[in-house]
Amino acid sequence: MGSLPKAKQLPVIDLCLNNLDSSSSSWVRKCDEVTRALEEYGCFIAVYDGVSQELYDATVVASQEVFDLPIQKKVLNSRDAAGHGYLGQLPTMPLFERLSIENATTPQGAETFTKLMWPSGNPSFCESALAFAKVLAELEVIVMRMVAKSLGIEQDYEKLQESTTYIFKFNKYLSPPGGEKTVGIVSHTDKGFMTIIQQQEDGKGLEIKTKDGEWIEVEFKPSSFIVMAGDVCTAWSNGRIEAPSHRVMMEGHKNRISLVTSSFIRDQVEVPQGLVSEHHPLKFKAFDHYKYIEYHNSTTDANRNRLEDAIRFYCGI
Ligand SMILES: O=C(O)CCC(=O)C(=O)O
Ligand SMILES: [Fe+2]
Repeated sequence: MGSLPKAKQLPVIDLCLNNLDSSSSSWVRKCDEVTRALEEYGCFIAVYDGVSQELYDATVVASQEVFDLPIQKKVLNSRDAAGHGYLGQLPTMPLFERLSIENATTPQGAETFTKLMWPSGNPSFCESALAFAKVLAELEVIVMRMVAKSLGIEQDYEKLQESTTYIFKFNKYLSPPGGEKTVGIVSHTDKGFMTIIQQQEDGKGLEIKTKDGEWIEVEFKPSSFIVMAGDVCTAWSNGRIEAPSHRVMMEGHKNRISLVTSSFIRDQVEVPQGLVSEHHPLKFKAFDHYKYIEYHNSTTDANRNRLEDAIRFYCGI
């Protein structure tokens, strides 16, 4: 009896801090491996040890606390500059709920959100959300420095990094009625620069579409992180790194919580000169990230087709 072809797996790359010696002879190879994974899949699984057990435990408590808040409080998490805020009870995604913290890697960002939800204070929530968002943001910087090294655009990335701000999202997906496979979050590409995803328990849920149109289920542990390109990375990399379509499919009888950072660029986004040549002509005009978000959010039924490849519609050449 023939067996089904084995589904593809996302590349898994060890980025544990002890193995990240940029003076080692294998460093360039490691940078190339990260870059190739992003070029091929738009994402990969990073094994990373930047989160201590204590911080992990604290974020489990923090996410329980935030999702246990009454709905009247949650809705105070209004839309921020990048269009994020409370989401829940959506007819198209009834299992899904999200709260998000703007400027999440700064004490002010974490404090503003905490005060809004708990006017009399919740220091442990504030501390753990801030610390966790910082670790995820650090992982993004490690990865993008490796990509920049591999592509020879280190200075360009440092400049971009200086104008980066992070959003930290708490995503919750209820188990579906009857445990039947049901959509948790519909297929999309992220509108940020990069996204880092952690899930609180081992298991599946996240699915990624490969370049040949095949959906692959991603199974990963809380000690691993999905590093994923968003639309803005597609443009910045002059199309070398494509933001992958992804979705969450829920099955079985357990809820799922994911903690996610997304980065946003405050200054103009411009393709580095080093990525433009005769063989790689410029594919994207310089643009403003927040105007791109506005453009994306102003979709109506009449112009819905542009969402298919919004970044190329917006600033493609
Ligand atoms: O929960 C996940 O694994 C994915 C979440 C996601 O796609 C998002 O927040 O944009
Ligand atoms: Fe996403």
